[in-house]
Amino acid sequence: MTNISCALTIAGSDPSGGAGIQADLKTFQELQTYGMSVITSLTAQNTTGVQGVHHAPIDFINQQIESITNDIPVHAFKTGMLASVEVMETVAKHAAKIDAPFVMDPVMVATSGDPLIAEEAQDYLKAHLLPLTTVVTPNVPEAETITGLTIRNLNDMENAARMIVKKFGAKSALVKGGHIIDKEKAVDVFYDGESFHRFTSKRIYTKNTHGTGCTLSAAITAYLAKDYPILQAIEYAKTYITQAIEHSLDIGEGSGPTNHWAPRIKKEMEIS
Ligand SMILES: Nc1ncnc2c1ncn2[C@@H]1O[C@H](COP(=O)(O)OP(=O)(O)OP(=O)(O)O)[C@@H](O)[C@H]1O
Ligand SMILES: Cc1ncc(CO)c(N)n1
Repeated sequence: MTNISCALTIAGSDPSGGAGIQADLKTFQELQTYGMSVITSLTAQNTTGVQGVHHAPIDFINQQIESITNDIPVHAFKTGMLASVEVMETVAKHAAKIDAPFVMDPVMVATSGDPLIAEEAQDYLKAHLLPLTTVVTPNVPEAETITGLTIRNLNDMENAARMIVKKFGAKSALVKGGHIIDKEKAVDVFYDGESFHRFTSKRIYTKNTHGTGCTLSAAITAYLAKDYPILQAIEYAKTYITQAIEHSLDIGEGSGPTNHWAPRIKKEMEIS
């Protein structure tokens, strides 16, 4: 057997290529992991919003996961858009059996503000999925929905991260600060049940942030698949997303996508 690292995403498709499965596979590829994908929902969306959604039948989601796990090792996996309680039940059943780090991006609304999961699914996510996760990566509105707290600053983010671990049973939480308006910095807060860490980057002024959350969680998954410890995986993933936003692409009328080749080109330039 080769010692390639295999990473799996279980998420929705974004045909415009900026978020969802497409962002995850681009990230896995750039970070030299073997990327696999189970598609839970097809969306019709672009940089301006979500125009339509079509869900895969539950049995078929189950079959896709079985096809992969019966044949290929999974060294780390992530979830994105899980639109209903039924999809979550299927994922929870498999997640409990896969012996690998589980990164959950608790996708609830698109960057454009369009809802991506049923409201009752939020309760299921809290009760049954969070306890299975190695790390959960909510943005501020998602962390507010999960905890019921109002989040305005870094202290509030720490309280939310603590509650997600202590009350809801996630092994660790990374509350992302992309939505907290700080003129200079984009700070994400991490808590693992023992201590807090802050991951800080410069803030980039751009409207092109479609798929940033998907990309960050896919990069964390790739580094975990490669066996990096969690803090290192997040630090490297944060560098990746920052460069991908810094060179994001002005494609489409709305919020354009991140640039997945920018981090590699920067690295190549540093080496040469
Ligand atoms: N303008 C920015 N400049 C620098 N970093 C940013 C910016 N916006 C977001 N980030 C970073 O990008 C990562 C993703 O965070 P964000 O809060 O945007 O996720 P999200 O809302 O889940 O994304 P999505 O738009 O895909 O739903 C985090 O590390 C965050 O700090
Ligand atoms: C399919 C999909 N997953 C996640 C997001 C969140 O950015 C999105 N816009 N679309």
